[in-house]
Amino acid sequence: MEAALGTVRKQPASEAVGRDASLSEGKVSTSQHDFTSSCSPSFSSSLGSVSSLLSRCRTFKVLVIGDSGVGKTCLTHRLCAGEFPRRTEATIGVDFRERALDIDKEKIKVRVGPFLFAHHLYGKHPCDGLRSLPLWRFTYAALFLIGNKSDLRDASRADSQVSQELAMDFAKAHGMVFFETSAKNPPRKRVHGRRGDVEPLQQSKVEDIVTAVGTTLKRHKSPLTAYSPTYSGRTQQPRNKNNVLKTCWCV
Ligand SMILES: Nc1nc2c(ncn2[C@@H]2O[C@H](COP(=O)(O)OP(=O)(O)OP(=O)(O)O)[C@@H](O)[C@H]2O)c(=O)[nH]1
Repeated sequence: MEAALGTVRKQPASEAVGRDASLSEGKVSTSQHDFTSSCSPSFSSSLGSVSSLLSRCRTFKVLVIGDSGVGKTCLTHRLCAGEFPRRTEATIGVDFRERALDIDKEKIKVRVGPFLFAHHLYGKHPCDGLRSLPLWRFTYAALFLIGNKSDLRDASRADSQVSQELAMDFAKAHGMVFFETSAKNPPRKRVHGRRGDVEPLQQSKVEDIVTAVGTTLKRHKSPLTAYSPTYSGRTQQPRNKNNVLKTCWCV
């Protein structure tokens, strides 16, 4: 279920494709009420409140930040529900989804939402999207850089794409953990480039990203906010009729 926090929600996708077989419905919490009630045993009221304190799940907010069209909403769907939405609409405000995780025997909840960069931050070159990301790092504690749309990677268009090398350097410089994946067609297992490739192509399963985010968050004693910025390797090109970006690779 989506929880909109004082914002206009996107219309939920009517259909979804490519659902992760590994993600059971039960892993996605349907609402805070459902989730906490399943955690709290029914003791007497005083014992019950102590018990519910002990068993209360910590909830962490994860903001997925990036330029318009980089795939924040699709990535959020994929991370939380294991599916790629067939139809999305432009993000207005923040549209949260929840997912329950079991990390080293502790249950935590991550509340993930796409968040749009302000338009005036956009530039014309794909790398401009990267330049605006550091503005956010002062507000949040755990940082992940996710290169999305790896399925559109095209060696013949290298000049309009953000190279993995650049992305990794950027992530390192700003203390971020870097992943590359595709919300639409994520690799089933971690993919390594062949020896002799121009760049060391590596793609991660979405579940690896979820686990890494959950593990990082769990280490923190008190809830904090993490964000997973996406960055755009696309040029300012119009979408085609099917609302799919034609030529760009977006990471
Ligand atoms: N090929 C491919 N297309 C993708 C992928 N992720 C998203 N898309 C497409 O990219 C377009 C934009 O996706 P959204 O998730 O709506 O992007 P957004 O960043 O939320 O966009 P705004 O709401 O405008 O901020 C849609 O047409 C998606 O189908 C991906 O991994 N691969």
